[in-house]
Amino acid sequence: MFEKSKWISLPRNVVLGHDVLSQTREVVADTHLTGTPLVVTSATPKAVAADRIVAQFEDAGDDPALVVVDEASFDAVEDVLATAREVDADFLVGVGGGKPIDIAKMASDHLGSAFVSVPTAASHDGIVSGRGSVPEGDTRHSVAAAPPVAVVADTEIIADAPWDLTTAGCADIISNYTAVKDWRLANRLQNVPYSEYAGALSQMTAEMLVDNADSIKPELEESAWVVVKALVSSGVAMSIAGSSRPASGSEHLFSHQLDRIAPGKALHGHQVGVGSILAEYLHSGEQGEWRAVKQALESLDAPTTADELGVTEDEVLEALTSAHEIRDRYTILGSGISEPAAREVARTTGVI
Ligand SMILES: NC(=O)C1=CN([C@@H]2O[C@H](COP(=O)(O)OP(=O)(O)OC[C@H]3O[C@@H](n4cnc5c(N)ncnc54)[C@H](OP(=O)(O)O)[C@@H]3O)[C@@H](O)[C@H]2O)C=CC1
Ligand SMILES: O=C(CO)COP(=O)(O)O
Ligand SMILES: [Zn+2]
Repeated sequence: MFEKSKWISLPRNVVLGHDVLSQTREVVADTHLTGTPLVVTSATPKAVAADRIVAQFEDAGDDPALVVVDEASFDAVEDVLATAREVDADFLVGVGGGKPIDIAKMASDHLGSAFVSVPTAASHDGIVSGRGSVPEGDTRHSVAAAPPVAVVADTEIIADAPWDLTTAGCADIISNYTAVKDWRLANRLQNVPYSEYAGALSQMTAEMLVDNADSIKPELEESAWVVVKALVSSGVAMSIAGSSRPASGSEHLFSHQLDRIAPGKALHGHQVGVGSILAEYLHSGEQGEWRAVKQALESLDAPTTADELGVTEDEVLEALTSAHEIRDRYTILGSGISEPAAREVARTTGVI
């Protein structure tokens, strides 16, 4: 008898476009959410969007609360949980970049309440994913969490955000190429379950973004549209897989280590982009596709070198040689690469 089963959770409403932020209350009502909203945000997104969302809920006669977070950590999740209990929140609204959205996602999962995702930048593909990413000590957790019931992505706000944030989102998508290669490898060598649908969706998302690279330009609202659609699509791939595997492989392990070794130097998306150049080289060698990945990143104004990331040669080498230790996730890094091998890949690809 066939007993396999799978539960895929996806958002009910994905609302994308010009000035859709002003429809946030309406989108929430359409999902039949009622009661007290708790808006979870960080400093800049508060000024750019969250204060306006709070005002909308107030005008509608709801009794909204707001909490500001500044890092992706379990402590921040605990702080949000404490506020949610204090104000008796019925649902959470995450407003900002990847950090506040991840925290809101994980806190709402703990509370068993719904969560609405309002990205203010196209900087990461966690907008709709059913995962949270949290560093803790020597490791980095990929935490299962319910995906948002609704997404409100205002392309006017996103296009107004610094261009660097958009190029980071593009690089997070381009990293899907190596993430899928690592996932297939782990399937072949370690019998890690692989989803053809999630893998194909993730890879196709990267291909479409690269094919449209010419149309992605600063301050163009159409560009925000193209990038956010790709980020949503990549998040859906993670939700189908029930894991971040379609969008996170060795290039992400490298970035997570860089976060520990050289904290706060570069954006997540930019780090995983450079990690992808290195990972492509490791997968297919000198004649492989690393040049195409590097070219795609360059054409999107994303960093391709240690210098452009603002990190040193030694930090790159340390991150690359220790990346396999950060998480139990089989990738092309296997049980680790030696310092001379890391130096060779980083030099040949021009990363250092
Ligand atoms: N769960 C998942 O599946 C995924 C999770 N992630 C996680 O997301 C995080 C990376 O996302 P990222 O967005 O780079 O991180 P942040 O949330 O830290 O945002 C990056 C920066 O952008 C600023 N910002 C956001 N919106 C605007 C705006 N409209 N105008 C000006 N500045 C703005 C933030 O301001 P401020 O400093 O005020 O917050 C912050 O300084 C990482 O923690 C990563 O692990 C990434 C991909 C997938
Ligand atoms: O950043 C991610 C996908 O882009 C997912 O993060 P993890 O590597 O923590 O799973
Ligand atoms: Zn990522």
